[in-house]
Amino acid sequence: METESAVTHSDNGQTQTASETVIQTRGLTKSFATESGEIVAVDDVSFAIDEGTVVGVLGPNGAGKTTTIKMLLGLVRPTSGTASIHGVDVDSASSEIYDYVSGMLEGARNVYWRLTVRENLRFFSRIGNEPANPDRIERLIAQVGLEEKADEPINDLSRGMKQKASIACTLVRNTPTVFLDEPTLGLDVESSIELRESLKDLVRRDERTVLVSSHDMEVIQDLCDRVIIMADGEIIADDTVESLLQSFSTRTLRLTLDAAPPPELRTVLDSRFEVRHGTDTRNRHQLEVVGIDEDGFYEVFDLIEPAQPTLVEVDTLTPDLEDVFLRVVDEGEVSVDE
Ligand SMILES: Nc1ncnc2c1ncn2[C@@H]1O[C@H](COP(=O)(O)OP(=O)(O)OP(=O)(O)O)[C@@H](O)[C@H]1O
Repeated sequence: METESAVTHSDNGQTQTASETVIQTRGLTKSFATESGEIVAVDDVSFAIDEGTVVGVLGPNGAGKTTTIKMLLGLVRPTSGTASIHGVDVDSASSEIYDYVSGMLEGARNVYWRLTVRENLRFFSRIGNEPANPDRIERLIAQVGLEEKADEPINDLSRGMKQKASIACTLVRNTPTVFLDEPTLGLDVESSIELRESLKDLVRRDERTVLVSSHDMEVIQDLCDRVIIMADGEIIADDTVESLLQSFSTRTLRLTLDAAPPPELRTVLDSRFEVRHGTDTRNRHQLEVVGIDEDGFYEVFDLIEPAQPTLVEVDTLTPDLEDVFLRVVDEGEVSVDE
């Protein structure tokens, strides 16, 4: 099977295979003809995902996440562009890719609700070329914490348990590549945290290549090495979680003053910087200076120092992935590496 790989040479002259690309899209595009006209659900999307990485796809409703995953699974045909998995072109050989890939679509839609958890796992483990592995089935049931429910029909389980069963069914074949579309969809906070923990464990254990779409930032932040952010069918940011967070972390400075700044100072600050004004719980004035660099940092202090009131606290706000996501989507801000 042909796969793409980057070949590097080490100091001792030996050839080493670096990260191997297992998921690749090039100009992937999907339009739907609807009564209200043509919708471009996915617009010229290109990315490459290396073996063993866990990549999150984030985006607001209608961004094109599910359609992208469906094209990668061969369930929707692209209007143009290509998608390949382990070197196999998905559109021309969609059944062939199921040897390498398993997927969970939008919540727990893939499982059979009249069958029990164990029956579902047996069923899914027989898809593809590998025989069912009873030990693996029992281990997965334990890992998702469904031992006591293993012989109950899926229909009788809570929503969180259905999702867990669905994830176990997706992982039971031990395929090298896994797609998870909204694995925590509709769960309450507690079940979502629990499922996130199981997922982290399951995903990292076998070093699989995973593409996971979710509205749940914490799922993405916890699980993923890299994030692709989509909006209106296009990729608007593509970077590691770490550098996305880092690039925003020094940008907002919060200054707490013991009283409101005089109007002249406020005018200068507002004209030089993007400043949000507010008060804290003790009714002290707070300035949040957004998008500040090191020079700006000193300039703010120089402006405030000679003026009344006194600066009582300085914090650098550390954003989480949700803050990054909101800014990237709101402002169409592209990855800082670009
Ligand atoms: N079968 C279809 N026919 C017509 N339009 C469709 C179809 N499937 C998706 N769309 C449209 O394509 C766009 C992208 O939808 P998609 O489901 O891929 O987005 P998403 O990012 O997964 O959204 P969500 O987070 O709400 O699930 C939306 O405008 C959607 O209405």
